[in-house]
Amino acid sequence: MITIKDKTFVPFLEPVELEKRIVELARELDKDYEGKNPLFIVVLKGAFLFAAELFKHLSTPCEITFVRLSSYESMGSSGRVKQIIGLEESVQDRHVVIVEDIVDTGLTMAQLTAQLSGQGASSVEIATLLHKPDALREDVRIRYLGFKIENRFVVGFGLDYEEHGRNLAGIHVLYEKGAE
Ligand SMILES: O=P(O)(O)OC[C@H]1O[C@H](OP(=O)(O)OP(=O)(O)O)[C@H](O)[C@@H]1O
Ligand SMILES: Nc1nc2[nH]cnc2c(=O)[nH]1
Repeated sequence: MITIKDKTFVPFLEPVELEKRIVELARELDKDYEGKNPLFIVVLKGAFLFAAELFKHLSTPCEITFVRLSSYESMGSSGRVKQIIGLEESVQDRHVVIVEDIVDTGLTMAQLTAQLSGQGASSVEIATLLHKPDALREDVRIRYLGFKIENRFVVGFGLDYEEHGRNLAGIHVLYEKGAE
């Protein structure tokens, strides 16, 4: 068990499990994007470690860029997506892959995919480490998925609880009595 601020978390996905699945995703992406010079858009802050691990194992020639979006406050969705750092590159006629740490309500991905398609991308796909199907409120299609998880709050491997816990090597889930 670990404590972050006023909350207790328990181990949920170990670093070796994460790495194994991320290597598989990199292989799938290599196969699908060969010769397409894809543009990967990493959604900060949460996706920084997933992206780093993914790109270490990806060999297809590609470009990598970053946006910073924020929708979650403490342990819940604010219902709004704030763009803190926008996209500098043109996506016109590009094959785009969004790299995200988690799809929860789907609000962030629904807005970003609509924006990129509207800007003339040839294709827009989502690669996310985690997804909570029971929390989804938007129509979001995920092409590359690490793990489907229950609708419980998680931290670690990039994900935070009030800006803490992003540096944990594995994913931890909020400890709720009776939920284990
Ligand atoms: O599917 P949704 O309900 O939109 O939630 C998913 C978003 O929430 C998290 O970002 P957050 O707003 O916490 O910002 P951060 O990545 O900087 O921590 C996560 O990184 C996703 O971008
Ligand atoms: N840290 C964290 N951020 C999120 N953003 C959307 N869902 C989550 C979650 O379960 N944990």
